[in-house]
Amino acid sequence: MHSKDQISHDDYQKTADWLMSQTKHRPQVAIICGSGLGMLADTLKCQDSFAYSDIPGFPQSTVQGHAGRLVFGELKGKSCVCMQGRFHMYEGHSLLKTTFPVRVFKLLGVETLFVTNAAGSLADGLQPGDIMIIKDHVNFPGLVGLNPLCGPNDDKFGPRFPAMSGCYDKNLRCLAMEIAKQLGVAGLMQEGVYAMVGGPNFETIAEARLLHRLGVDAVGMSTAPEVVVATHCGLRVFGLSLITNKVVKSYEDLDSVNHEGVLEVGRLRSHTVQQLVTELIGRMEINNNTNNAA
Ligand SMILES: O=P(O)(O)O[C@@H]1C[C@H](O)[C@@H](CO)O1
Ligand code: HPA
Repeated sequence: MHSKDQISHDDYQKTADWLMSQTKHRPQVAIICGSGLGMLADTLKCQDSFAYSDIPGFPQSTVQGHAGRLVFGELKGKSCVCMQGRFHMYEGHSLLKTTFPVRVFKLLGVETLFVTNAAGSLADGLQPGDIMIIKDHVNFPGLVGLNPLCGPNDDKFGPRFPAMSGCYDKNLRCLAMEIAKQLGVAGLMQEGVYAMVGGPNFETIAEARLLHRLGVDAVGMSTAPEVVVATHCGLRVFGLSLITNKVVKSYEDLDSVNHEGVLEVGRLRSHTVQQLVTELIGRMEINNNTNNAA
């Protein structure tokens, strides 16, 4: 890692301080919206919103379906901040830049991070339109050293060698399933393993077969670095993948995936994802945040 890629604690703090000077909201929950899922922010009450281009230190969104707005507001009595648009490694951002908002959220006092994404299914039981509760992930870039935690460790955020077992909170996963039953959408939902690949191209058939053999249920191009950084600084994490396509695994299959199709499934399922997230945020317990990274 080059030193120019480093981000100091002060840099995160400056952005957090700027945001706190611009809004009275003090969020307990942060939500990162995946491709086509930006409408999650629309349900927030008493909104204050900021274009990423106006926030000091924030990277810019370059991908269609990622509006590039940070929205603060209330959801079911909880104070939230929502990223309408995330940053991906394939856009050319350093991994520290892609995860910059997560540490800012920690400094704002957030204690729980919701991550959502669009993903392709490798599992026979996951169809387009289904929603996978992320039980665990395989961080392929991370396995070869492309990890936002590489470089000098910032002890104020967390330890040099953080554990990642249990990084997707079990209680929240169980509560989400309970809520899905009550909403009558349990048939769309199951738990599974998400794998992050670098993108931006979708998988070759050989790559898809490899991922399938490795036990991956859904594949996408984000999320894992955010979750690694969140877990490092002690945030509780809940994750959802909206399955937008089946990954092509057969040379006889003439289907092929495209980003417009991914966004379209996002639009079709937006209401259900919104309901699930809203109910879960409403019903989950928030611990008193000691904000020990500040
Ligand atoms: O931000 P997410 O992970 O939801 O976006 C997925 C992966 C690519 O960015 C894009 C492909 O359509 O959607
Ligand atoms: N592969 C990788 N990323 C994705 C896919 C996919 O099939 N669908 C949505 N994001």
